[in-house]
Amino acid sequence: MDTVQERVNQFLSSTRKMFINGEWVPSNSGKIYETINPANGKVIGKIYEGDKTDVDLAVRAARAAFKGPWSTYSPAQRSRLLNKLADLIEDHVDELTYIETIDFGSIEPLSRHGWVLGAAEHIRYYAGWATKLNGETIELTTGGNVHAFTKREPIGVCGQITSWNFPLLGACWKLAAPLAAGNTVILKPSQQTSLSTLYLGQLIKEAGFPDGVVNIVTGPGGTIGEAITSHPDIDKIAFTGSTSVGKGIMRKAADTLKKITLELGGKSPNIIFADADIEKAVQGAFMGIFMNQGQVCAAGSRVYVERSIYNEITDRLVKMAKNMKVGDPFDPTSEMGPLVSKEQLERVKNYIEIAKKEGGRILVGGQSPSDSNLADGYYLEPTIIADLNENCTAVKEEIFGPVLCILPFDDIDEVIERGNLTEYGLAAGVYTKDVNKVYKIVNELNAGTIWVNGYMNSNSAVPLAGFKQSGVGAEMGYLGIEAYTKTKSVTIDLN
Ligand SMILES: NC(=O)C1=CN([C@@H]2O[C@H](COP(=O)(O)OP(=O)(O)OC[C@H]3O[C@@H](n4cnc5c(N)ncnc54)[C@H](O)[C@@H]3O)[C@@H](O)[C@H]2O)C=CC1
Ligand code: BAL
Repeated sequence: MDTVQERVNQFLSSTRKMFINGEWVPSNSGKIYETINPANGKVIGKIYEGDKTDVDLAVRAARAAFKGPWSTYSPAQRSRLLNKLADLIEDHVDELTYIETIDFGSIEPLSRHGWVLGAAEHIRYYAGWATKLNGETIELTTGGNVHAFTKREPIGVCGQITSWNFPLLGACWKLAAPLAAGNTVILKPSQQTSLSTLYLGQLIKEAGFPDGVVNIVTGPGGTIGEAITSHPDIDKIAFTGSTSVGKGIMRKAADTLKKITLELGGKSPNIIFADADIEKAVQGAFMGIFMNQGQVCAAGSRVYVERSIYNEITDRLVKMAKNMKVGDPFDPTSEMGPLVSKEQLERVKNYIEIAKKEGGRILVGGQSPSDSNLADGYYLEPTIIADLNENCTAVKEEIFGPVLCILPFDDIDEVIERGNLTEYGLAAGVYTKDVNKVYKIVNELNAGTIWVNGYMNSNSAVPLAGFKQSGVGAEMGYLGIEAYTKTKSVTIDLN
């Protein structure tokens, strides 16, 4: 029997093709790109790089499937296929975990439980919704023998663009809801972490989805992403990534008035009051930023601590950061792996340098670990910076790395005002035992998600919808599937 590593090596031994109309095909141009293991900088696989012509083929296949076979599938059949896909993800948990860990760099337990099994769970959640999408009957104000009702219909062909931070779960966020609602999909993974999405393509085929229902086109955002965004026969775009690219997508999508959902950046405040359960608050503040190397849109990257406990909380967080084991993501003792790429490591280090110039005091971290075994990887020590304020770059901008800015505050109105001093509005956290403070924070903080006494407590059933420049529309929950439907009103005159 082959080992997991041997099975994955077999998968990586050939240049990975794109998945279009149920077939594995090379790109029209024949161009290829490489993907790198961020733990050691070595090439782990080669992938065909598509262009606009490949997107055209994928859109044609998706349109044909939407009009043809897929439209004949009942909600229950769609639900069964999604559950079958979730079963297959669970059956292949070892391979997918391995791929996610070598291609992206999350520590193995997080890849397994958070990203792979979480992806299966997410698909099952939306498999349940497939059979529960109803319209409504409407009583007319005019009365009479006229019957009016609405029905929910799928939107059509959806262009789904994902980011590199937890790529498999990200892909399943972009697949499950549209498929449950009866749409077809062109999926474009980030070129930095395409492998797990391509492996997922094999499982989609094995599950028995009709050809063309899911298509995977690989390559850079500048070509594939642009081609998807401007394609006249794509009806909806969903995107996860940087706010700047999200704005460009919104502008482009306007040309054909595509429906859009955007899940963008964040600079989320995590607020700890002196009356909090300190143990819980410290854990939440720590994992809120250092989980996944801080490469999470909702990371709690600004921790505000009430002044009377500021020194205590800071000392505890610094101690935990000093003790955190940064290392090979496959080493079971590692608590944090490498950043996704050299470019990302440099970008994050640049933010740290700017923070120093702007008066920030590095309490811990700020550099790559000294361990020579890690020298070829893109590692960074967990970093905590004090003495900054909301005018400083590191407190304002999304760093997307393991960098925490810690700031003291004196009262609730002040912390709400400072928490809201950001162009983002994705998430926020609050730790307190006082329900009045909870309500005030919930009402006055301008963020789409607020976690109380437990940061990053995410669930497929709860909508994630960024306020301000953190997004448009929602993913997850009922809103996440409603976004993939359109409402048709029907009025029948029975007189
Ligand atoms: N908030 C979030 O969830 C994320 C934020 N980011 C932020 O963005 C920074 C840059 O990371 P990138 O991977 O370069 O993010 P990005 O926003 O450039 O890329 C995200 C996805 O969009 C695609 N894309 C890029 N340009 C496009 C275009 N013009 N049209 C359509 N699609 C396009 C990419 O290929 C990728 O699949 C990170 O350092 C981080 O700060 C990145 C990923 C996720
Ligand atoms: N696989 C993540 C790093 C890269 O290929 O750019």
